[in-house]
Amino acid sequence: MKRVLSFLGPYRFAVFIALSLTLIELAVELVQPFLMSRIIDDGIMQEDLSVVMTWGGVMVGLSLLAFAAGITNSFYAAHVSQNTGFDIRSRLFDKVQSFAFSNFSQFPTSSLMTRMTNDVNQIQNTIFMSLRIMLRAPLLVVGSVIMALLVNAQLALILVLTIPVLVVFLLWLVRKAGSLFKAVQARVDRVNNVVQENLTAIRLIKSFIRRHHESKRFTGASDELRKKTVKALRLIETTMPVILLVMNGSIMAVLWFGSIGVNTGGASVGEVVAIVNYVTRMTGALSIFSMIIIIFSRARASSERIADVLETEADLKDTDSNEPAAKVEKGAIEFDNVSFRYPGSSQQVLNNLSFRAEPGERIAVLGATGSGKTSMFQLIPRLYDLDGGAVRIDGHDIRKMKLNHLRREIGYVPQEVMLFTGTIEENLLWGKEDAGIDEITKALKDAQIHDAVTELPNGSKTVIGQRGVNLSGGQKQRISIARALIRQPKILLLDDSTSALDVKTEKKLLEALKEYSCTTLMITQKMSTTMNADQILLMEDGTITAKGTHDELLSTSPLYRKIYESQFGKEGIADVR
Ligand SMILES: Nc1ncnc2c1ncn2[C@@H]1O[C@H](COP(=O)(O)OP(=O)(O)OP(=O)(O)O)[C@@H](O)[C@H]1O
Repeated sequence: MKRVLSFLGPYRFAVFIALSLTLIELAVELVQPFLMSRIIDDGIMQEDLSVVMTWGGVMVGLSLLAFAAGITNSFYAAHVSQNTGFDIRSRLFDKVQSFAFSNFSQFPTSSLMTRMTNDVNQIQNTIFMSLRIMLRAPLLVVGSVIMALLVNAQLALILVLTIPVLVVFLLWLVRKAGSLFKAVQARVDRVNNVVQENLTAIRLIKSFIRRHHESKRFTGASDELRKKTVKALRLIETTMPVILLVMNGSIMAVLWFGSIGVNTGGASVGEVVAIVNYVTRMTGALSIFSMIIIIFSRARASSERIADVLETEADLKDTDSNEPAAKVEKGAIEFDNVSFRYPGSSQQVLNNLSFRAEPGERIAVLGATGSGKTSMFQLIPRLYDLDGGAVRIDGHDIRKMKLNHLRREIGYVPQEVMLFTGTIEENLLWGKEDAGIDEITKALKDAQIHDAVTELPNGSKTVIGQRGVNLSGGQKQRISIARALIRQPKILLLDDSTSALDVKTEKKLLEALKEYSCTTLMITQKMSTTMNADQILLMEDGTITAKGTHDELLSTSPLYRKIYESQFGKEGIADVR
């Protein structure tokens, strides 16, 4: 809670004003029963109308003051709660951006989404309520006891005895409800996870006719959430009856001892009415507690979940060194005895992998599924750190290069195309913010997608849906390539990015790439692509089993020859190049 409360720091002044206004409202509320006792004892009982008018006028004036204070307090409470929520969300977002991939296995996407939305909302509501009523309720209870003691100390003793019992009960409730609401938030995560997966894979679900199965999965998660929430609310619901029982018992006791007091001269009617009034107000304040406990318990659970994210250190650290020489200059890549396993996994994905790519060279990477091709690619922009060996670019170990310097010079086209909601142009600008229209057109042309884009209703201004739902697989791949090319990268990584292209289009694309003179690594399954590469790396089980040109591998690698024959037949094709 402390970590999250520290976000209130910049709004100290507004918090101070809001709380001061609460105190005004509270003071008015506390003084009303006292004024009423004066009206009864000095006005009504003495049949003095001027006293009734005077104190009545004061009561109306104070009510107007409390009204104005309440409105202004709401204004400040909204300002502080919304701004704090905004700050927490921004900080969470920045933190998540700094995470390494291993951090994401600690916090699943759906959980991060819940934390950034639902959990932050809980905190916002709690801050708003705190500034509006949360403080007022306990202060009203304490203030009522003090005022009651001032009005008639003997009768007020009844309250002095009952209040601590209720306070202990409420504190126990807060503790218990906290853990229950943490479980509720975890179930919200689960529901979000099912919804997220479902919406992402909606086409697959429809084509596999898995709607019923998915509905069951969602209902299961939603039912779990319902059960946990009901369990938490049931506990909270015990508050009201307990408070009402104890407080109504107190009123009975005040009336009982009050009537004895009035007969023996130990209390006046006005004093008894005033104390009953204070007890009624306290009952109201304590009833609000049941609501406050729900909000506060949820906020405690949410703030722990938010703090968990904020206090997590990113597993992959940028270098402290600011050595200007450690930059990508020409794009020579060297893998020196690289070993790698994914964080948290025992499986060695890459074993003693070594190769060199000279600046401007085109390297084709070929290998069975799961042989480690994508893993090897991900090490170049340092998306993961290695277990052994080194990856060097232009002779510099990438761990000694600033991540921004390194990644700025790399055009990465991942296997799974990811486009953002927005226009095609915006998707390209995502690759280079300040690119002009000429650069956009050139990138689209080189990626062999320009003609298709101009045929769209609004050309490059056509809005593409989430993840590019309104484009074909090949179109998405080419826009994704254009987004990498627009950066004019020194290193281009194409992870099976031409799989949906026909041989002719792919040939044109590879021709256009020559102009970029960047070092290009291409994962591919197509022989037509490998044939023209300067070097081919053949991967098996996380290691390079053969490397060389097409002709060299045809004569030295039985596996390469087998792949070749599987695509072109035993006789091969004389020249598809
Ligand atoms: N995030 C991950 N965490 C743990 N293991 C992983 C992760 N990603 C991949 N692996 C494992 O690493 C191995 C190599 O995977 P990789 O994706 O590099 O293979 P690939 O050669 O690119 O396969 P494909 O051609 O199917 O894309 C596989 O055994 C896979 O199970």
